[in-house]
Order: sequence, then structure tokens, then C-alpha cells
Amino acid sequence: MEEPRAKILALETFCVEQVPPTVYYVPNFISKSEETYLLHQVYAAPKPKWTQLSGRKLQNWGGLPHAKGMVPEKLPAWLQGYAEKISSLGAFGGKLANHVLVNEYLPGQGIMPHEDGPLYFPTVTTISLGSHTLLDFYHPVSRGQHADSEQVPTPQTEEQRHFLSLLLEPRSLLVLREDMYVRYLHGIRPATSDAITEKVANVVACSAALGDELRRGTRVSLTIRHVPKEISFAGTRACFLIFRQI
Ligand SMILES: O=C(O)CCC(=O)C(=O)O
Ligand SMILES: [Fe+2]
Repeated sequence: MEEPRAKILALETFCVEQVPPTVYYVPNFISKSEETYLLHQVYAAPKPKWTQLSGRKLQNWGGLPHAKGMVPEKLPAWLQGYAEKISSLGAFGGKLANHVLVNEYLPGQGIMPHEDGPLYFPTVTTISLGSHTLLDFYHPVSRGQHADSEQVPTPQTEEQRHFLSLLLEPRSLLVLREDMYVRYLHGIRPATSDAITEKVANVVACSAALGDELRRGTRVSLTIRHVPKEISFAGTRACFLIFRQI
């Protein structure tokens, strides 16, 4: 669906140049008091809402995304407002975000390079709280990235496949679409500090400078997405019953 022109323009101002399409980076998307409020809400969630993984812990809101579709659950009010705010920028092609993943990373934790896959395609948006991080982008292993690959062997180590990073400052909004979503993998190294090098593609939009070394604190990210395929609970029950009969 076409986004209204004015809304695209609102995000367009924040387009990161010199990276594959498309990255929007909005520093200070929320205020410090909104950040404090959101962190308070994240940590006020009941303990069973957290899932502990090896390198991070997470909360899932809005329903469990699944290849067959997601049975939607109402987002809590403290997330709904931000889902609406980001959707109103046209980030989801006129659709309303219906799913939020909350990740908490202590210094030294991260997330392995991965693709978000087809469930949320084509947009992922992230609000960062509490600390910065570096989001690293990698060429996939199997596909060579040079047309003249006879002369240039396909890089294989993770370091060789890493081709750019984005600095995500606390209170910023990141919007990833198109190639940056589908062609490349993204991840966060399990590090306690980050060097700001020329590989950080959005440094001009940040308050950090080349050569800085930033010490990580605890970071909470809100990954706000639109899961297009919603199914009703009645539908899942019917599928389940049919499945049981086979
Ligand atoms: O914490 C982040 O900014 C990235 C999280 C992520 O890649 C994911 O949940 O798929
Ligand atoms: Fe991801």
C-alpha cells in the first residue's frame, strides 16, 4: 500500500545515506521521561512474562508469531501508544503495528547474526532504552556479494562478512526496510564496549564521534513490528482439531 506522501517525508529526513536501502535513524525519538516511563513498565511486567535465553532475556507482546499466522493479543496501553506513533509515520505501509518484542541485554550480551524472516516482512522498527548498542550487518554466507566473484573469493569469517554497523543511541528509533531487512543478517556482538569506526554508517546523526569508545550499560530494546498474518483463536482450534483427526 502507498504511504501518504507527507508521512514518508517525515521519515525521509532521517534516511541514512550510503547504506543499502533502507535505514531510517531518528535520534531522540522519545524524551528522557518517556524512556524512564517505558523502562519502568518493562520491569513492572510479571516475572513469568520474561523468557531467559543464553545471551539476553525477552518479553513477547501481541501474540506468538507463527508461520500459520498469529493469534493477536491486545497490546498493553504503554506499548499501544508507541505502536500507533510509529505506524503513523508510515513505517508499516499504512498498517498498524501489532507485535512488540522486548529484549534486555546486559553489558557483554548480544544476539547472533540472524534474519528476522518472513513473519514480519517488510519492516522492523526498534526503540532503544537505557544504553546504546552497535547493530552489525553481515553479508549472508552462501551468496557472494561481488559480481566478479572469480577474482574476489567470497568472505567467510564473520569479521569478513561484517560490512557496516549502526549506532543505536538510547531513545532513538531505527526503521529497517527492504534490502537491509531481507538481504543481510543483523546481530549484536557480546561486547562490553564499542569502538566508533568508519564502519558506523550513521555516525553523523549521532552525538558520538569517530574514534570514541563507548561503554555499554544495560540496554532494553522495543522491537515494534506488524505481523500481517493474523488468525482467530477459533481458526487455530479448527486447525488443531483437523490435525488431530489425521
Ligand atoms: O535488540 C535489538 O535491537 C535487535 C533485536 C533483534 O534483532 C530481534 O529481536 O530480532
Ligand atoms: Fe532481528
